[in-house]
Amino acid sequence: MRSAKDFFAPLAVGAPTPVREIPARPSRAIHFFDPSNEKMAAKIPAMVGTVDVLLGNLEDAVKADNKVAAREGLVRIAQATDFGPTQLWTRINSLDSPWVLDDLTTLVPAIGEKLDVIMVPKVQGAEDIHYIDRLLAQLEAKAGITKPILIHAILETARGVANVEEICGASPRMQGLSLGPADLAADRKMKTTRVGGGHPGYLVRQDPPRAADGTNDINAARTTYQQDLWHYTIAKMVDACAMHGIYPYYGPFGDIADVVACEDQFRNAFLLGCVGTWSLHPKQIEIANRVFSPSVEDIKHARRVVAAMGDGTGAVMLDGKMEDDASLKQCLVLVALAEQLAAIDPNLKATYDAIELEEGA
Ligand SMILES: CC(C)(COP(=O)(O)OP(=O)(O)OC[C@H]1O[C@@H](n2cnc3c(N)ncnc32)[C@H](O)[C@@H]1OP(=O)(O)O)[C@@H](O)C(=O)NCCC(=O)NCCSC(=O)C[C@H](O)C(=O)O
Ligand SMILES: [Mg+2]
Repeated sequence: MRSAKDFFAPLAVGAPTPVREIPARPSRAIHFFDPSNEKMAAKIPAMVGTVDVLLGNLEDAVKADNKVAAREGLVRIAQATDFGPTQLWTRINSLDSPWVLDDLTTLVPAIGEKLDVIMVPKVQGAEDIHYIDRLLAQLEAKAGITKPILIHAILETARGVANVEEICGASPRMQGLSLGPADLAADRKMKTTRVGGGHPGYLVRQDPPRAADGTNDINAARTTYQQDLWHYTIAKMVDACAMHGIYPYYGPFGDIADVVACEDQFRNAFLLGCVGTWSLHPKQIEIANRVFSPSVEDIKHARRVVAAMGDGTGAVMLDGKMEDDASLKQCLVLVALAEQLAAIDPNLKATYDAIELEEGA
């Protein structure tokens, strides 16, 4: 066991000092691209500034024959691109794969100063994070990297879900977690073949009406309500992240054509506490940016509550509803998020500023 006093000491001589707090950087969409796909890769420089995070994916969805080309492609893109306000992340191959060691030993020296976060797939427990933590420290020290690269774990095994709290607390580098619904479904032996989203078979049904003879008419038409297969895991992930001061994200929504259901899934995650999601196709970026930004109505209401609550204590009535210290805190979550997003998104800033003008008018 490490002493608490050692937790913020570098794990290699010459490695940068670990951060004490994970900065709250906007990351509404983590946009995946395959650096070995020339058409996709060519689009990346023009996407800078349109999305909060660009992620060069080296793991699943990259063909085995293209693993080296993807790694080298990411190095080329990162070296040639000024990312401005957009973060650069990568998803490395899984820790039991033949590629992961070369991923890390190539990327850190070549583009370590530009890489904000490394996403680690199929994390099972704290031991996986400890391995990456030490190796990153050694590579950072060797390469003279000045800012620690953060770690993001994907929750996509049953063991990972069971160990979610120890994963979040395993290293000061831990930036956040994403749900990996496809691998998780397979690992749990769930019977959905979809990449995220709901399932029409996972439902509850309205009670049966009474028949004339007083029995339940189970054959009558009854409304069914589709349920969210991922509610339990997302809620568990959000609690573990909040407890450790790191950030939870939804993951992939594979039905690219169904932008309506995609928006619903993203919004459920936003309401439950997630700060962002993955986008797999350019059309999902706009959805994520919109859904993971507080709406004008949310901000209008939040600012009214803040104003009405004065010194922040006691209870007041607003539009027939009670507001108090606790609901004020809920409103402050939205106001703080709006301020962070407005700082990097001029369109949102204009939208939120217009609310103030309207109120002042
Ligand atoms: C899903 C796709 C395979 C679809 O690609 P495609 O058929 O080419 O789509 P379109 O014809 O609609 O594309 C239009 C143009 O846009 C470009 N494009 C497509 N996707 C991207 C992208 N992600 N970034 C940048 N540009 C993109 C196309 O090249 C077209 O260009 P042009 O012809 O010049 O107009 C594809 O979108 C894709 O591969 N997406 C990424 C998939 C991915 O990363 N999957 C892994 C993450 S999900 C996962 O791993 C599961 C998870 O771990 C779990 O366990 O749950
Ligand atoms: Mg996966």
